[in-house]
Amino acid sequence: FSWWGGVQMGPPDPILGVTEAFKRDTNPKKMNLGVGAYRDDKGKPFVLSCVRKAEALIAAKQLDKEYLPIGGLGDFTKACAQLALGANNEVLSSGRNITVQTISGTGSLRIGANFLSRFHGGSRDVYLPKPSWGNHTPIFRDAGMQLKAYRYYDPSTCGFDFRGALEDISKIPEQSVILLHACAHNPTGVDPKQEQWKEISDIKRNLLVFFDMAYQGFASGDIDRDAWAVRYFIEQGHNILLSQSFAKNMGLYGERVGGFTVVCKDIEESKRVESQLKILIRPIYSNPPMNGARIATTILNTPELRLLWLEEVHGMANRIIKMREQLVAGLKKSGSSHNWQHVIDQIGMFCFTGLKPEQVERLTKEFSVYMTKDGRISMAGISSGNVGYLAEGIHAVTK
Ligand SMILES: Cc1ncc(COP(=O)(O)O)c(CN[C@@H](CCC(=O)O)C(=O)O)c1O
Repeated sequence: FSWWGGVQMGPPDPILGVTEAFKRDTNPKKMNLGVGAYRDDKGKPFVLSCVRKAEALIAAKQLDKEYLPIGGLGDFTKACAQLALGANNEVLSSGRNITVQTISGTGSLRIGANFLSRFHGGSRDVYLPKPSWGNHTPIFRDAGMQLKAYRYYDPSTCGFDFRGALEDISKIPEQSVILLHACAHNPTGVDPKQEQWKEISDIKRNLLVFFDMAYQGFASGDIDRDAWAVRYFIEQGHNILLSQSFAKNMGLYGERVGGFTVVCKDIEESKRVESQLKILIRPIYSNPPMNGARIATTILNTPELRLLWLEEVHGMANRIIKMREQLVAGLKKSGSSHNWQHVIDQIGMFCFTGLKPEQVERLTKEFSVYMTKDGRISMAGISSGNVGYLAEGIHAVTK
């Protein structure tokens, strides 16, 4: 007897499914430019040495394996909030924030979405940039929120549609939720300039701002610069929600290390919110995994490891910037006459190439280059060894 005869075969994940297809390909020249995960110039996954050193320090302490509190490792949530807001932020000293440890950035967004669904008195509408990270939609939808969008990317310039964004955001119904990528916008790699962030913050609409900061330090190589928008909005009086991930900037992908922060009116409100976050988390996963949180905390709170981390995250950002330049040089060398300036101007893990789905399909079929259908490439999948091959492929499908 089958219980599940009605279960349909679902489609592969638009991002993680690309890796599955890549693994099946036997072409030695194949390239995986799908998942946003850093690789070194040999194309290998990169474990930061500050992580290895932190692991050794932790192992030497022979710590126990007791449950963490529902809200996670206290030293982690403190260090996580300080990293995002800056150690001297008034929000921290006045205890206006509540920060809980989450199952990486995805878990943070989902806890945030569930909290909104249960407690937000305003509209159920969450406005995402057009386009946004693919998983944002099911995260908020499955939590019972409605998805809407505001203009963000301008295909004609492969840049930021600032006018369109301002116009749309100015019309969002009051008390709606607006999701903003703090830096390194996924999938476009297009970020507002600081002057443009100021205008967005000044829009006279009472919106609940949810910042997704999954790449702090990874975009520009500077953790403070990458957190500028988050800190500016708070300074301007926005009591934001914030999701953080240590997957990319510390390379803790599979350790699932993240944080969710609610900036409240005052400490009394933050205590009430904390109590309800714990009630919400308890029946989902009860309490978060400790290993990754211990690693991140050790790095952030050990001066020489923190310094080493800042060097390493700067190094990752720099390698990606170099690959942007080499890809454009390779395209010119291959004889492409298109304007590829956006490849250099975009920032963070991704480049929104502007390739059409049929060009993406050809690149995969004829060159075994794997990327998401929307033309996004994960720059970290490019190395000095394969950038020339990629340039030839892109030129071949775009000439
Ligand atoms: C904007 C944004 N927010 C949150 C996350 C969640 O990352 P966590 O690993 O849960 O901390 C990602 C990861 N997006 C990458 C990685 C693969 C994926 O989860 O889609 C990507 O878009 O390739 C992201 O790009």
